[in-house]
Amino acid sequence: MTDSTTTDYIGSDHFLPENTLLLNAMTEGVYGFDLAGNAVFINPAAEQMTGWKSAELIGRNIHDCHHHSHADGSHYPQHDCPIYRTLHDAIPRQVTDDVFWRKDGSSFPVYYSSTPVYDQQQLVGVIAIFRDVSMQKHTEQSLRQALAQVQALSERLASENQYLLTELQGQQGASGISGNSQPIKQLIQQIHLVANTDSTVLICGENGTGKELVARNLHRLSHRKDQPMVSVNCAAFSTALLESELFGHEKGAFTGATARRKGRFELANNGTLFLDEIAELSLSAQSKLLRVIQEQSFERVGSSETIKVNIRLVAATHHDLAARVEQGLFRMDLYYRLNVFPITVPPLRERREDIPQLVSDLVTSLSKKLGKKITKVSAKGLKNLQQYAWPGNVRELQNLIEREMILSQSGHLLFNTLPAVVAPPLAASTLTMAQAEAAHIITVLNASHWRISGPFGAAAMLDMPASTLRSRMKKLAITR
Ligand SMILES: Nc1ncnc2c1ncn2[C@@H]1O[C@H](COP(=O)(O)OP(=O)(O)OP(=O)(O)O)[C@@H](O)[C@H]1O
Repeated sequence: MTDSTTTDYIGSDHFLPENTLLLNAMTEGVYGFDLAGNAVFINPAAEQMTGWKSAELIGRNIHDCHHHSHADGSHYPQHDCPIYRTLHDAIPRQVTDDVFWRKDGSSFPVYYSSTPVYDQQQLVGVIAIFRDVSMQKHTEQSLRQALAQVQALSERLASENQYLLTELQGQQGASGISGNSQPIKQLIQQIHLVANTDSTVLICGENGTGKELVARNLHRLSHRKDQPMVSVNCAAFSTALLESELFGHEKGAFTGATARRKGRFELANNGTLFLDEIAELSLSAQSKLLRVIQEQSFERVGSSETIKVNIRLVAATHHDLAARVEQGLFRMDLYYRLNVFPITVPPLRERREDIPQLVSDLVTSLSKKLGKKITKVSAKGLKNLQQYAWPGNVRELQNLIEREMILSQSGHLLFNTLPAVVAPPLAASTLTMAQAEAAHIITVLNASHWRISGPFGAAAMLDMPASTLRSRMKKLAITR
């Protein structure tokens, strides 16, 4: 290093002579330029940072030495150089994203300023003060990487947390399968038979019969019980969204994909994936699902990287899937892959003898939720419940009990206001889908005295928003 006390860094008849000691003591590099752009002063810190000795540069145009190209290697013409621009317009400048080049050909990132120097109000040159910011840049880079890791981690935790919460809520809600009828005994036997295998299970049954409850029990009784059970309602997403929901996506895979996201197949790894409303899958999603089932691998949307997973698949539908295969709406090969072990959950009207126990169990769990004590259910009320057709199955029963409990002042449940309709089971096989849907909606509308919204309305009974029910009624031309 140059000895600042012995070296004369100043061209004899230039500016700055009085401040040499101060400038030499600075830890920032300092260059002085005359109006022609030639170096007139270089302090020891600058020498140390660039490797250029003062004696080699004084009197020379040093843009070509320390500033000859940009960091990306592109040419850096002198007229673009902020220091030289200051020489011409006397405007001070600060630069935070540039590099200086060392004598050995290497470069380092700098922050620098170029400031005009006046002698008796006459512009005589420019002083450039620069700092090697390699350390700061390195720290910034590490911080950026750490931040990206934290973001990825927090994103992962957020999505995993969401599934864990769903899982927890599901476990709290799954108080077991109530009932002692022959169909329920058979159902429980089937669950026990297949739960601890990795076989795919297809659960069929009308809405509200307890298909999801069966799926939760399959998971709970399996060796995967300590891993997540991840549920997807295939009817809740558009085709494009469903694929990214199932398989995940890379950042930028489509508009709005601002970050990489894991799909539910990945989140369910080593656990159970429950695909509810499987009949609603588009044909394209069906093909992809078939491949995952066959190979237990898939790619995220927008990625070519193959991800291997180990999942147990449970699917459910309230449709007749075989009929949908015949109609060309569902792939036959996928149907057979899913239908390895079919379980049919019986409708409530086919097991009316379970109603007393269901009422008792549902009252017990709802008492906790509503903070209400029920001491008696009238025998007449129970009989009414057993005579009703239950188009909405156990869910409808649950909703009815909840309403009755909210209304009850005495702690007794009378079920006198039960819909008078004692509908015969719908012969669904002779109806089209639209007819069956219309018939079901009309049954529930009758039961709710054609009230649509509110706690006693048909929408609540059908477990759907009132606006959705109104638009379905319009579509199906249902009027009173
Ligand atoms: N046998 C049963 N014992 C106790 N509760 C039941 C039984 N069957 C269903 N339930 C309850 O009824 C409600 C509806 O059940 P679930 O959501 O499993 O039906 P689902 O067939 O999956 O309905 P959907 O086809 O509309 O998705 C849930 O709260 C569930 O806990």
